[in-house]
Amino acid sequence: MLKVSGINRFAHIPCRFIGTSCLPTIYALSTPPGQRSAIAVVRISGDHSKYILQRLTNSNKEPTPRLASLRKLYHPDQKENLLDTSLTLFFESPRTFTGEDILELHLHGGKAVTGAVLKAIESLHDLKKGFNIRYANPGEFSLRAFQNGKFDLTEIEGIKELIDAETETQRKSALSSFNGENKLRFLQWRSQIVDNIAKLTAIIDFGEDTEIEDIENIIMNVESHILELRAVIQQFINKIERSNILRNGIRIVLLGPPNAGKSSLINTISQDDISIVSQTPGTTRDAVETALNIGGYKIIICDTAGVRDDSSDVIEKMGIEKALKKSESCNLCLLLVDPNNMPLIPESLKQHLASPKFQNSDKIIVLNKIDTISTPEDLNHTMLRIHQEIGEKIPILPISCLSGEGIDNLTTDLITKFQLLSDTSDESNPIIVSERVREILTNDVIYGIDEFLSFKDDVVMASESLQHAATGIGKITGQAIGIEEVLGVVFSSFCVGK
Ligand SMILES: Nc1nc2c(ncn2[C@@H]2O[C@H](COP(=O)(O)OP(=O)(O)OP(=O)(O)O)[C@@H](O)[C@H]2O)c(=O)[nH]1
Repeated sequence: MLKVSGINRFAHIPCRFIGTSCLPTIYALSTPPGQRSAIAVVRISGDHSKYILQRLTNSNKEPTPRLASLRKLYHPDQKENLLDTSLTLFFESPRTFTGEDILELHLHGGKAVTGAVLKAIESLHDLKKGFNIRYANPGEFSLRAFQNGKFDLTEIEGIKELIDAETETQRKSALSSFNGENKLRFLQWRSQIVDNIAKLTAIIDFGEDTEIEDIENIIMNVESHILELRAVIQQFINKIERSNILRNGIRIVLLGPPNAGKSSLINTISQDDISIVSQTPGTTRDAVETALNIGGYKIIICDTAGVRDDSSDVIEKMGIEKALKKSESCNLCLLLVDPNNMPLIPESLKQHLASPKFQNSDKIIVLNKIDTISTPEDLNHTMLRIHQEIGEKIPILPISCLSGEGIDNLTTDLITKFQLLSDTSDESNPIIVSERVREILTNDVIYGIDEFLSFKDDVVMASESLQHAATGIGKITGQAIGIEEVLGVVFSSFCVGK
């Protein structure tokens, strides 16, 4: 028979639901500061939001929640001092972003208007009268939302990713965190681990009354569940690592002899004059990085010094060395070839292509200036010569930066490559999570599971290792886990008292 002292031992009270009503009312300019703009939004959250509205509008009228209203705003102590005419929106707690009363003031943009309104709100701070009002700290609105149980940490981090998203793929992946897809996933994993801890706890507490064979079966069963879960979590971590490329940008290096058209290619792809194009060979002498958006992917493209064998210029030589080095650590190298050169590829570049350091890089040969090739036969012949010179079959894409021929094909091929590199070619969205989450998954969750697998003959240690993994997931979402919860699961899902 299970002996526990009082059912409320199992009550699970998430520690974050402590409420924020005792905290100061906070306010902040939620649109970029110091800029001229059509509108600027000041957001206020806390118990005194309604008071602030009433004081600024010089009226005791109760605001209708969620109804936009055009109001004149005055300085609270200088009734004639009109500050602005503003759209005001009041949201009543708890159905708000922070869970507190929220007031939004949609002001006319510009330093003077926002400055005057912020000063007026500041003047309402009066501790003696019980009005604790202050400017918000960075992220404090989201912190309040978390403290009031509106979002878990993964959703909060999703909001940050969403705001930081620069491209379409980053936006989509941030949305999957923000929408709670990751939260659901983590909660499922955690509950699976807790279920299995519960089974082990039952053996620890009631093993003496249980047949050895039954105990062995339970342990085997737990082990097989945890092994399956480990594979799923590892797959998720692998996907995060591939998706990380979306946040940091896919690194492309352009390599090739001087005058092959590297700078022209950047300008053609970006449809902008980013790089200097000139007939003078050796115009680009250093590695120059530019961020681009190609097909919704963030790309960091690096224009490099043209590689030639006979350079005697020290600076140029340094530039060439840097170019070759850069190409070793990129995600994709585009090797530009000018069909009018003889040989097509300089000796030093051929050696670089064959070097072991460069073997793992993804490469495409871009045969530029095909407008200078007269017939399809000559084009085929040039492509054959390239493969003969380098001795391996790297894919070749013929283009002309001048006429635009082949650029669409190149772009399509690049996007397919980006999908593969970032693992976004399947139906599921990429996964962008914070570094914090990635670290906890590896250092706590996978670590705890591996410890469990190594201790499986020692039920107590095995159970503690799983507890470590579950606590790790609790850290990710911001939820605490206690032994009460484990006992709660034992109590509710096991008929231990037989
Ligand atoms: N006919 C033709 N000329 C091109 C094409 N692309 C580039 N050029 C010309 O080739 C010359 C060199 O182009 P760049 O883009 O500066 O070449 P680069 O590889 O960046 O040169 P470096 O900076 O010297 O390494 C310029 O005069 C371009 O106008 C093309 O597709 N066809």
